[in-house]
Amino acid sequence: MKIKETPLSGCFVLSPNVFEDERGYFYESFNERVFGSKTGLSIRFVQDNQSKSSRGVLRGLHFQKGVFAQAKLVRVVKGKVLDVCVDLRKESRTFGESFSVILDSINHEQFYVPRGFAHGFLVLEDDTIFSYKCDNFYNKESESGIIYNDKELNIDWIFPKEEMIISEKDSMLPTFKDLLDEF
Ligand SMILES: Cc1cn([C@H]2C[C@H](O)[C@@H](COP(=O)(O)OP(=O)(O)O[C@H]3O[C@@H](C)C(=O)[C@@H](O)[C@H]3O)O2)c(=O)[nH]c1=O
Repeated sequence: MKIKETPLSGCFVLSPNVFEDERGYFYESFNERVFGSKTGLSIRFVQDNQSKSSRGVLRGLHFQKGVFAQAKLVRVVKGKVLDVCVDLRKESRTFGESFSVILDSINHEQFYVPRGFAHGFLVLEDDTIFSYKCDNFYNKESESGIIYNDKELNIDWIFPKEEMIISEKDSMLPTFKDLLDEF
């Protein structure tokens, strides 16, 4: 597995070793020992999630508050996404900055998003299946998020607004500025 650092400290892009043969391919999608030795982190993932989405679906930007914060190891099983995270660590020199990466079922790349970040993704192909591991359980009461098109975050979502499908909940999320006291 190869690991690439990103401009946001603690966020990594991971490329697994993929073994291809006449049957198809094989790769280890998660190996605790390899993950630990490559990242230097000792993470205990406790929940796996999977979602399917149509082209144009945007999910995010989400995070859980306080002790319910989650680190996520995300990947695409089928299809393609633009995956985005935003640094919400107030003490970080990249506070408020975002990082984007294309994840798809051809490059098999995975993205590690630590606690203290908001996360979201735009689906670029129909029937995209997105899968991720979390190091903390879902807690409805601590769910929070930032509006995807926040002016200050200024994220380039690639698609025009008319082509995006966003849940009612996500289209009513507050701005980055509104939440400044919560980070
Ligand atoms: C996230 C989550 C949702 N749910 C339920 C709540 C709701 O009824 C239904 C759909 O939830 P949502 O609309 O929040 O699903 P979704 O918009 O896919 O939420 C996800 O978005 C991406 C960007 C993330 O980073 C994830 O952490 C998560 O927040 O599933 C769970 O039961 N467990 C979970 O862990």
